[in-house]
Formats: sequence, structure tokens, C-alpha cells
Amino acid sequence: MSGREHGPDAADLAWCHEAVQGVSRTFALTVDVLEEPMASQICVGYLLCRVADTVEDAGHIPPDAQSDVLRTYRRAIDPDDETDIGEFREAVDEWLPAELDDDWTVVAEAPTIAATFEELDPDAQEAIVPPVLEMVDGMAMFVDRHATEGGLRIDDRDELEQYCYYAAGTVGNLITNLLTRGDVGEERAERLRETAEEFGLLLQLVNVSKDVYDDYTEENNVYLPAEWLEAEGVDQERVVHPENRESSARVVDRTADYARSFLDDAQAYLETMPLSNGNTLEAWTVPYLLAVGTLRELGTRPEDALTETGVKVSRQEVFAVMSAASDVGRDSLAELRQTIARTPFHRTVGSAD
Ligand SMILES: CC(C)=CCC/C(C)=C/CC/C(C)=C/COP(=O)(O)OP(=O)(O)O
Repeated sequence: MSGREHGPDAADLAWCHEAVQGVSRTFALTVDVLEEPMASQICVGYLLCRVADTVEDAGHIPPDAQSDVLRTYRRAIDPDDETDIGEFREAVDEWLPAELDDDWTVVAEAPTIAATFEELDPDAQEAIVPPVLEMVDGMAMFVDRHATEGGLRIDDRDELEQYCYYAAGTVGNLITNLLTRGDVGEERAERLRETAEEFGLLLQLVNVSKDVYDDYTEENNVYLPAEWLEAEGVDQERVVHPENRESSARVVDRTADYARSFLDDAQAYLETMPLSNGNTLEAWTVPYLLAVGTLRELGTRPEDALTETGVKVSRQEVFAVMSAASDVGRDSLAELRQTIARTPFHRTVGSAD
């Protein structure tokens, strides 16, 4: 391939940047504050992940078909396999909703994403492919495992951790592969490899804790472990039933606590990350601090994760965090984390700037 000389088609790359804005709050913010070439590499790498994630989350595709489509996608991404991305596009065609939302537009445009990917620097492609393949393998495995239940039903903490690894730990590895190209010392690279998965787990577990209602009602997935729900006397199928509100909320609490156990490793990652090839501290500090804020909100009203109300930090706080992250230094991360764990950040900002 002659990617090095030409680089991605400008219109396709611009489309990828626009697409990421519609599908992930985390990566919309992140890609915006990365510099080139990292911004485009993370953008395209994440879109490759997002195609698989949308197919996996699709409640309307029967598990057998879901798993077939995921495996076709895997073959199309694998450079050692002849399968063309066009075969995936054909396989998924019958499952595309009549009206394409942002997520399904990304699935339908998988050939554009793959073509853009193939024009990235070869070393970036090599960094991105293995974690994407691992993610797709894991997702296909989970779909097969829970085929008879029609949606995912996580059994216990180990299975929750395994799921979060495939959904987000692999993304942490993708980012780390990109960041550790070139001359990053071996010790530093090792530290990043030791904490990357945990960063992904933190973000995914925050999503699992706060999105219980939407995950169940829109995607027929229950990530709160059956074992933890049973200990509170709740059947997994009745996780969002009003009569179980208090008991399920205790499991939301427990899941949020589990997420908190990964905060130190995520912070260590931020403190270690090289700021080269267009990487910025700001890009990954924003999702980290927003996770801290979301965990604070979950701590005060876990029951909102079980209703349409949902749990999230306010827009004012998002803006305040983004603004603080734009000139954050590694040495102020610990203090910012402590502040946000206690109080919505926009209420403290006067003293912060
Ligand atoms: C080493 C390192 C930096 C690791 C972190 C890896 C990482 C960013 C993983 C993705 C986690 C995630 C939950 C994405 C989607 O969230 P979302 O809230 O954007 O998705 P949504 O908007 O679709 O809900």
C-alpha cells in the first residue's frame, strides 16, 4: 500500500472527524483537543471499534446473525485475511434500520472508515489492528455466550470485568500502542501497559453504572451482575422495576465502587503518558475528570440510573472541566480529582482559575 505518500483522502478523513462527534461524547471531546497525527489516528481507530460496538448493542439483530456479522467484520479488518470490507457491508445491509441514526451511519459507512484507515501511517495501522480484532472477537464471544437470553446478562464480577475489557480495555490498549511508538523508554511503556486496561475499565464501569435503564429498555442488556442483584433479592429481568428501586440502587452503588477502584491506575496513566505525536494531557484528562464527577453524582442518587432521569454531570460542569483541563499540569491532577469528587466543579471554578 502506498499510504505513506498519499495519506487519507481529505474528504473521507473530514467525514470521519464529523462522524465521531455524533457517536461518542468521550471521543468527540478527546479528538477535538488532540493534535495531528494523533487526532486522526484515534478518530479512525475508534470508529473501527464503534462499528463493532453498534452491531453488538443492536437489540433487533438475532444473536446468530449478530455473531456472523461480527465475524465477517473481523475478517475484513484482519490484514492477513482476504475478506473485503464490502462483504461486511453486504452482510450488515439487511440489519440497517430504515432511518440511519449517527451510530448506524457509521456502520453503513464502514467502507469509508476502512479506506481512510488503510491510508494512515503503516505503524499506526499496526498499532490499531490487534486491539480492534481482540475487541471484535470478544464481542462475538459474548453474543454467542448469551444467545439464548436474547441480550447480554452478565453473571458475576469476573464476567463484568471481562466484558469491560473487551468493550473498553482493548481501546485503552489501542491508545497505548499508538502512544508507545517511537522512543518511549521501556519502563514508561511498561507502566502505561500496566494501567491502560484499568483506564478503559473505569470509563466503561461508569457507563455501566449510570446507564442501567437505557441499557435494559433500549438494548436489552443487563450488565449489573446477576450474582450482585440476587444478593439483594432482585431478578435480573426486573432490574428497573419500580418495586426493586432501592435494592437495585445498592447494586448500582456496588458497581460504582468497583469503578472507583480503577481511579488510581487511570491517574497513574495520565501522569506517565508521553505528550508526543500530537497527544495531549487535556484529551484524556477530560474523560477522567468527567468520570470522577459522574461517580460523585452516582454516589448521591444511584436510583436515578434505574429510571429515565439517568445520571450525568451538568453541562456547566462539563464546560468547567474542559476549561480546567486545557491548562492542566500532571501535578495538579490529584487535587482536581479530589475537588471534583466532592463538589460539582463549576461551583468551585472561581477559585480554580
Ligand atoms: C488508556 C486510556 C486513555 C484508556 C481509555 C480508553 C477509552 C477511552 C475507552 C472507551 C470507553 C467508553 C466507555 C467509550 C464510549 O463512551 P461514551 O460515553 O463516549 O459513549 P456514548 O456517548 O455512546 O455513551
